[in-house]
Amino acid sequence: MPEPHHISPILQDLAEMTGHRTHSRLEESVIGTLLRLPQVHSVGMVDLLQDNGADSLFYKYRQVGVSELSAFIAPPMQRLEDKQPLQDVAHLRQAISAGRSYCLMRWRDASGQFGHGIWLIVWRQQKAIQCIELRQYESFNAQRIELICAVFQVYQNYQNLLDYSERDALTGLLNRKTFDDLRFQLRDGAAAHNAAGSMGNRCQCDDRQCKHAHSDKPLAQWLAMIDIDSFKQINDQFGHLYGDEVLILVSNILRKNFRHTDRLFRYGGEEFIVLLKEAELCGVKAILEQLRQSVAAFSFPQVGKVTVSIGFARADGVVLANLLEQADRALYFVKKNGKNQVAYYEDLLASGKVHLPVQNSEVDLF
Ligand SMILES: Nc1nc2c(ncn2[C@@H]2O[C@H](COP(=O)(O)OP(=O)(O)OP(=O)(O)O)[C@@H](O)[C@H]2O)c(=O)[nH]1
Repeated sequence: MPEPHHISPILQDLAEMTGHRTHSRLEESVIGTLLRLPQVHSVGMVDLLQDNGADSLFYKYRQVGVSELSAFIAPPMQRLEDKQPLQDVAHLRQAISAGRSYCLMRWRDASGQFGHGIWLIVWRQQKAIQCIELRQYESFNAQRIELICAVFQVYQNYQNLLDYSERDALTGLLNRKTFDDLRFQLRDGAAAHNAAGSMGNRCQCDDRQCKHAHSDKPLAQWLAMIDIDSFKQINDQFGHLYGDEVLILVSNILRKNFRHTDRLFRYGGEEFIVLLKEAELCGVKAILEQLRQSVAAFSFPQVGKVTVSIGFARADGVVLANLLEQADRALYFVKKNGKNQVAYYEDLLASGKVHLPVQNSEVDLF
C-alpha cells in the first residue's frame, strides 16, 4: 500500500470523506474537498426549502464550518439567513424541473468582475433538497466538470448510504435507531458540555447538532407522539399491504404539515414522533390540530377514513425519558377517551386528568 504522501490530495480527501458517520461532517468534508481543487474561489451549501406544504420552493444559503478554510462566501447582497424564492433563479429551477444533477451559472463579485459557477443538485427520494454551489473565475471545460461531478457523486453515494441506515425503509422518515442515537448524543453531549463548561472550554463532542456544544438555540421545544387509531383493524380488514399504504400516506401528510426544521421519526409500527421547534404553545397546538384534521379529511384508497391521536409535551427542563413518558401519557389519555384528538400533557396535569410521573432530574436535553 502506498504511503499517504504518495496519494494524490483528491484521493486522500475522498478517502477521508467516506470515513465520516454524520451528515454534517460529510458536508464539511465534501466542501473542503471541492475548496481544495485548484482555481476554486468559493463553495457554499444551499438548502432548498418547501415550507408548510407550499408548492413553491425557496433557497437559502447555509454556513458550513470547514475548520481551516473559509468555507463559504455568500454572494453580494445575500445574507445567510435570507430565504429567496427559487423562482428568481431560472437556471436552477429549470435544472430541478428537468431532474438534472447539475447546472452551470454566472456570478459577479463585489468589484463587478464576472465568474463561472456550478450548482450540484442533491436529490433525496426524487426531491431536490440541497445544492452545493462552486464558484471560480475561469470558465469550465469538460474535464473540470467531470472531476467536480465525480467528487460530488462520491459524496451523494455515501450520503445515500448514511440515509439508508438512518431512515425507515417503508416511509422514508427517520427511524427509531436514529431517535435513540439522538438520545445518546444529547445525553453524552450534555455531559461533555457540562464538563467542558465547568472548565471554560468548548464541548468536544463530534456532532454539530448537539446544541450544548455548538449553539445556544435549543434543538427542539416540543415532542409530539402521533399514533394511528385502530390500525390493527385496518390490517385485519384490508390486509397488510393496505396497512403499509396507510403508513406511507400518513407519513406524507406529516411531511407536508411540518417545517424543514422539525424532525419526523417513525418510532414504532404505527407510531410517529415529531420534534418541533415552534416557540409558542398556541402555535404547536394549531400545527398538531391541523395535522389531525388533515389526516381525518384524507380519503385513503380502499380503506377510506383514518384518524390519529396525538399527545405532546414541552421539553424545557425535562429529561428525554420523562418527556417521552409525558407525551405518551397524553397520547394514552386520548386513546382512552375517544381517540382522534390532540392533548397537551400540562393541560391534562393542570386539570387532574393525569398525574406527575417520577422526575429523574432537571436537565434540559433539547
Ligand atoms: N401493515 C403494517 N402493520 C404494522 C406494521 N407495524 C406494526 N403493524 C401493526 O400495527 C398494529 C398495531 O395495533 P395495536 O397496537 O393494537 O394498535 P391499534 O389497533 O392502532 O389500536 P389503538 O392504538 O388503540 O388505536 C398491529 O396489528 C401490528 O401488527 C407495519 O409496518 N405495517
